[in-house]
Amino acid sequence: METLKREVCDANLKLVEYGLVILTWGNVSALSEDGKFVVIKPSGVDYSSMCPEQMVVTDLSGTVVEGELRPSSDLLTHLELYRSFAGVGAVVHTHSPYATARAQAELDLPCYGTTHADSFYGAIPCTRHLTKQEVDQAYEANTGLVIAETFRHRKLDPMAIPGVLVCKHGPFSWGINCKKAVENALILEETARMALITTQFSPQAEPAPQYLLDKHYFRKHGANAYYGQN
Ligand SMILES: O=C(CO)[C@@H](O)[C@H](O)COP(=O)(O)O
Repeated sequence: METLKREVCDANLKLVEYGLVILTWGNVSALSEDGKFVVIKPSGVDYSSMCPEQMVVTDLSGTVVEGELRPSSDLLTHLELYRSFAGVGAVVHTHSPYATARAQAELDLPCYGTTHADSFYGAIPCTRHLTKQEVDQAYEANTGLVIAETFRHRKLDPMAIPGVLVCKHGPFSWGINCKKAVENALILEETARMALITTQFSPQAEPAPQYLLDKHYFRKHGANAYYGQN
């Protein structure tokens, strides 16, 4: 578990390095190899003093089993994502400006080009509003349930589209491990920024055609991937 704490701590610090968070915003968690525990950033702790020993370990019900500090306020959202999306090994939440602004505008993030297609097999969905009752009752858990409902309702594969825009809140991303989850958070922010510039150049810009989406996504993912040196 010590190795995972170091990995999660380093991933949280990467959010700052990549300019995806300021102050104490955002959080990263990872699932233990046996799938029984989650290691997550402590709530409200300054990144400048963050260290692996501060990471909090909980079971899948959210009970703290290791650590002195309170876990991230988004813990229950992370837990719902692990429960709902098989294969997810790490979850990232940020308030990165372009993705958050798109979530606040209640807009999906269409795949306008190959930069997006390389990592996400289609548009990044924006969830519906949470109802007042969902916010008042179990806000963080319901945020996770609304994300899962969005993917189920729209028949999306969360491992092919490893990100979401939570309406009026911000982006959540995930992946098989911390490195991939943070990478997906960074790509989500960058493609959100590019999308805004694209539609400023051309308000009528269309999403990339399916054949281009297929070409770029599957050259990096799946059995016949041939990108890079892998
Ligand atoms: O979106 C939120 C709170 O709604 C979080 O990203 C906070 O901004 C960080 O919370 P902690 O992880 O420090 O509890």
